[in-house]
Amino acid sequence: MMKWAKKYGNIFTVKMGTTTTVILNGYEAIRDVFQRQGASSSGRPHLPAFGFLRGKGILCADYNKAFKRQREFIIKYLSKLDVEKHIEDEVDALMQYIRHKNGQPFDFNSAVSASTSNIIGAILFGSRQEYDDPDFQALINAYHHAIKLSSQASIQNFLPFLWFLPQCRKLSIAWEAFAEAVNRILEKHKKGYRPLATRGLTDAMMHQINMNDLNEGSLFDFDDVKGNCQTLYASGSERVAAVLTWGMLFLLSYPDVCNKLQSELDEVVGKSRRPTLDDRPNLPFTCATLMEIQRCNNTSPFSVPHKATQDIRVHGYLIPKGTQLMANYWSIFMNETVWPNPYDFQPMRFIDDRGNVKKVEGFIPFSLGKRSCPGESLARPEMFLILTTLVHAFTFHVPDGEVLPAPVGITGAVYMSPKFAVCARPKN
Ligand code: HEM
Repeated sequence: MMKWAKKYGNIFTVKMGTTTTVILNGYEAIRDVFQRQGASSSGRPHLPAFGFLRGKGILCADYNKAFKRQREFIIKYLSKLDVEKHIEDEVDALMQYIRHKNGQPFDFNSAVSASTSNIIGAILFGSRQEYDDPDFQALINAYHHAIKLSSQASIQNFLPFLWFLPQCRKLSIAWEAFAEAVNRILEKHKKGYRPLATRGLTDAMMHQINMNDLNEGSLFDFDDVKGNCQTLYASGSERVAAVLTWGMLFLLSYPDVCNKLQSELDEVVGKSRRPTLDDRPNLPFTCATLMEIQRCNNTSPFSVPHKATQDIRVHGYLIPKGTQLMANYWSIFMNETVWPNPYDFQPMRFIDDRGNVKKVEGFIPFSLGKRSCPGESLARPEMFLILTTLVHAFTFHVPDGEVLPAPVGITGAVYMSPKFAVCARPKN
């Protein structure tokens, strides 16, 4: 796609199977379509890869009143939440898990993704799940299995008939198993529902349905709640875990960056307490490192496909109503004019001459416009608190006799880092 952008310009059309898609490259094209013409570019085409959602919830919703209501509701709920408390509880459990490893190797991605799954799980259902709860285990296993198989899947959004091939059916079965596992937890949860108590976002959405029924008629129903639980669980757990796993791979590969990060944390936070969100303004190098981790291995190289709900005129082109649109975020983060030597990991790119974090307009890992990530207000503190707490408390190293894999990821629903094990020693 990057080569095509050089050859054909920042807006070009690709015919993939039976689908015609306009690919947007570079910050200006993505901003001018997704943000400046957001009301015309935020529809959602039918996506076979998300068949398990049965067209329900915000991910599948076209750009309409029900979508806007659900998005607004989720964003408002997350913004009012004490996310720091939710995250801290889970980070405690993660620290304990790592301490119990006693210096023995463990799979960093699995450990972190159990935590991020539990954070979003607790937000949805009001309490964390025990790691040995069979329903929770089934959920995590089904989810990981589906993500693993999804590297073969994106093409099937464009060639729907491939769903009948055996490997594609396997993926479909894996997502169905994941959806079933979420539904089992949801059905159990629903039995304890009380109209006057809010145990989590799921209850809040159910209150909303009841209130709408009384007033103006529901814009969304219980199947949307199901779809949203599946979507939020899936987006909320693995994306953050993927960024943090890439982060650990980079810190192990660039020990000088890791040492500088630890020194800044030691100096600002000290040894008697843990990092908190309030420390962020005093930790410019740490914040820059997190930004560089996201730039260097953007876990969402492409947007979820959008659909033009009106004709769109942009940069001299006419994109007809109904056309599928996709943003190529990779084209922003690997643009060598903006980021010289873009494949090098250099947190100092995000630090200005006065030592402060640089504001870079085109740095949009959560996208922009009406379909930008609704989980941003959770993802940012999660990444900050998990990474800083771990690096502040432990020294990580590669197990003896092992070498780190090259930073080449696996493209699927999320751009995942290659697998690697780490050992951790308490720092103090
Ligand atoms: C580092 C973590 C994350 C990154 C980098 C990220 C990035 C993104 C991006 C790029 C999109 C696509 C925007 C588009 O198509 O225009 C997206 C969509 C979405 N994200 Fe995130 N995300 C992250 C974490 C989360 C979390 C924690 C949640 C849930 C709490 C979440 C929920 C969603 C949902 C529901 C959508 C679909 C929105 C829609 O269809 O309108 N994400 N995210």
